[in-house]
Amino acid sequence: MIVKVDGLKKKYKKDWVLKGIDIEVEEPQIIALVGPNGSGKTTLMNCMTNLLTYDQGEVELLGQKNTDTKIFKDVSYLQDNRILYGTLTAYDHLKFICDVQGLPKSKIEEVAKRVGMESYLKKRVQNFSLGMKQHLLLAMVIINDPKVLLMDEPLTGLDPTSAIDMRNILLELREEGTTVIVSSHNLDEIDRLTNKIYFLKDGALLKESLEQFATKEYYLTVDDLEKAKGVLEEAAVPFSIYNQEQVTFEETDVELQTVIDHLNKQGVAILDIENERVGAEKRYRELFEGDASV
Ligand SMILES: Nc1ncnc2c1ncn2[C@@H]1O[C@H](COP(=O)(O)OP(=O)(O)OP(=O)(O)O)[C@@H](O)[C@H]1O
Repeated sequence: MIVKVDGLKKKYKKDWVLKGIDIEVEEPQIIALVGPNGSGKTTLMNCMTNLLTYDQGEVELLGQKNTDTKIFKDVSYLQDNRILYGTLTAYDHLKFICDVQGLPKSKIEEVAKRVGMESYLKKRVQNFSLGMKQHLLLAMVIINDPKVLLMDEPLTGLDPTSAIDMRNILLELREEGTTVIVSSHNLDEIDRLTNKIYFLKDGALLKESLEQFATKEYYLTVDDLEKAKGVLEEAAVPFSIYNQEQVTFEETDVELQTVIDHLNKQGVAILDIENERVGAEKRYRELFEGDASV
């Protein structure tokens, strides 16, 4: 098992902020952690990497308990940029990791090139923009070719080009067999990275995570929209109308063929059928609608 989180609970003083988290990852993949501010994403990653103690439960990474520091040769964690030292250069940060982990210095130039930060490798971090710091953080976590990579808000401060580069690097890492667990509020970017999403709400993973998310949504153009509405209402088919033009429904709610049969039987002609994957933003709105923090 690459990642196993079993019944993880964490409280600050009397407040439970993680209320029994279970995660199992068996195959290398990208998993997104999505939830409103304060839902517990950072706390979860800090507990998983054993930076924070927790009250109950167990975490195994690459088959070993997360208390075994040896695993961190193969497990990296991208945190926020407060871990950087302003008076040191990017090179110094990367050299430090090479020294601690016994990696050859040639890795520094290699990773700087991969991340696109060769031009400021020897500059002090205190003069870096937010995006430059983010590039350095990325370089620091991939220099050891990790098998598991946790990333807390890696897109912060990245311009569109850098965000695309970041995405491509993550997709390459997945191809190379790295499991990436990434938290982000950028749902468009999440959609481009993965359809495996854990939704976190008030310290608990929602059961809607993962399976139901990987569904398709159909959009049917018909010759008589009013008649189609009547037919589907009559047949108790769950559907809605998109843009006052199309009948739309999710494949988990009703099969396409069932809808076609109902409409055809009543003489409604179907002119076009489109489908698309249900996006993270739509699912997020459904799950968190009414929450003050959305
Ligand atoms: N050191 C701390 N002491 C007390 N409470 C804390 C501490 N750190 C976090 N919390 C609380 O734990 C809960 C989860 O916070 P956490 O930072 O994990 O959420 P998050 O999902 O990462 O939020 P965001 O999207 O804003 O980064 C929040 O209610 C927060 O106020």
